[in-house]
Amino acid sequence: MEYTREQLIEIVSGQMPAKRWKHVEGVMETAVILAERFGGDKEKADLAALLHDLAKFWPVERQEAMIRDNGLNPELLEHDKQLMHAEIGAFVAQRDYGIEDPEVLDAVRYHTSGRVGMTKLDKIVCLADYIEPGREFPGVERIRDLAEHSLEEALVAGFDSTISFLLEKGKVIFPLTVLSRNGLIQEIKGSKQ
Ligand SMILES: Nc1ncnc2c1ncn2[C@@H]1O[C@H](COP(=O)(O)OP(=O)(O)O)[C@@H](O)[C@H]1O
Repeated sequence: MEYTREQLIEIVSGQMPAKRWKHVEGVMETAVILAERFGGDKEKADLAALLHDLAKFWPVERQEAMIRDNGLNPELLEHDKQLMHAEIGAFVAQRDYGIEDPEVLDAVRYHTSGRVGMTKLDKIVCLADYIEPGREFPGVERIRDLAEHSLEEALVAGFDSTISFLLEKGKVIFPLTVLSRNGLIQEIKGSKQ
């Protein structure tokens, strides 16, 4: 089943409170700006941003069942519950909404954790999620400033803020985020040599 963008907006916005939908709109807008700025695909950025939080407000039990019943990454069951919605979003977008583009699906799948070897689209969606206009957290202005000239530097600052927050709270850090951050730092070093 193929859906139009308007239909997808209706489907996705219907699965979350109005405040979170406003966040999604902010991520869509920001992802398109970043795609323009850094030579990414604007249409894919818009679509991945539209879909990225589709499962965010599903009850945790539903998310856990979705992971178990469909053979999705079982590691997610052992980590912060907030990580599951990204993988589920990609799965549902493909199975139920007919999204086949692997780049879009991966950008949804890795928007919270990041991954090693992030694509430009992965970076755009992940960064847009950190800096959309509705976001307010300590350090967001610095990330916005860095995003004026470097996707990678801004994203490292974003991951650093998440990692610092988790350290401060004594929480477990999903290891892929540390690997993503390290990978981006290597990438930045490589580009400066
Ligand atoms: N790498 C990670 N390891 C562990 N928990 C994480 C990680 N990334 C995000 N989280 C948890 O998920 C929460 C929300 O992350 P995020 O997807 O950015 O959600 P939101 O869009 O609601 O801010 C964080 O506050 C944190 O508790």
